Amino acid sequence: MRDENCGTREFRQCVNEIAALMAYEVSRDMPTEDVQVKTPIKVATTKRLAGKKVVIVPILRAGLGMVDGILDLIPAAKVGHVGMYRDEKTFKPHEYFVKMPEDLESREMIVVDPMLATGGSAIMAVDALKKRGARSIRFVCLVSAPEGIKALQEAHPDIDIYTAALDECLDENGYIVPGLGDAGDRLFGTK
Ligand SMILES: O=c1ccn([C@@H]2O[C@H](COP(=O)(O)O)[C@@H](O)[C@H]2O)c(=O)[nH]1
Ligand SMILES: O=P(O)(O)OP(=O)(O)O
Ligand SMILES: [Mg+2]
Repeated sequence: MRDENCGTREFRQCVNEIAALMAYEVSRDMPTEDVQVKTPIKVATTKRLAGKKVVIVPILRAGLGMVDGILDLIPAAKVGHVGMYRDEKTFKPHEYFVKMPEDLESREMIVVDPMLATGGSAIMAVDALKKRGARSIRFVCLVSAPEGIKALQEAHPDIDIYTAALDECLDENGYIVPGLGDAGDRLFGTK
């Protein structure tokens, strides 16, 4: 998917597949409860996720590409949305949309965005969730820059960050090097 010749369809599929694989790791320590299930043989005691439904929160647009992959593992999850675009000159994020389910304080939140560059978008998204009461938040990305990891850890030390790849640095345009370009444009075939 880093290959500049990877087309929209294949790129989308890769984003979803990696997100699905990461969902196992991300949900590994989520609280579970015992549940009794009658098998054809006997009653078995097994586990299921405890508490209210998990919320997946894609940062628009690029985060949308990861939602179906995570829903493969947690199909009953709710989906909240945070709309954000990055100013091309300052790299500062601008929030344009937030829509969340209720009772965030008692839910596990999984914020997703394929790219963690300066960290500005992730920090602002987590700010928006905390402002609405969220207490247990994980951040999941595919490609990250050391600058973004550091900034997000400093701003929100309580958040666990999951990344599939840690790249070298940012370039003068705020893109991750070597990265994969603009994930939103590659997912949706824009630009
Ligand atoms: O190489 C990149 C870098 C960034 N993006 C997009 O920007 C935001 C994240 O940038 P921050 O500087 O961390 O706020 C992310 O939502 C991507 O959509 C990118 O696509 N490619
Ligand atoms: O962060 P941006 O500006 O790249 O937004 P989008 O994900 O809509 O491309
Ligand atoms: Mg973009």
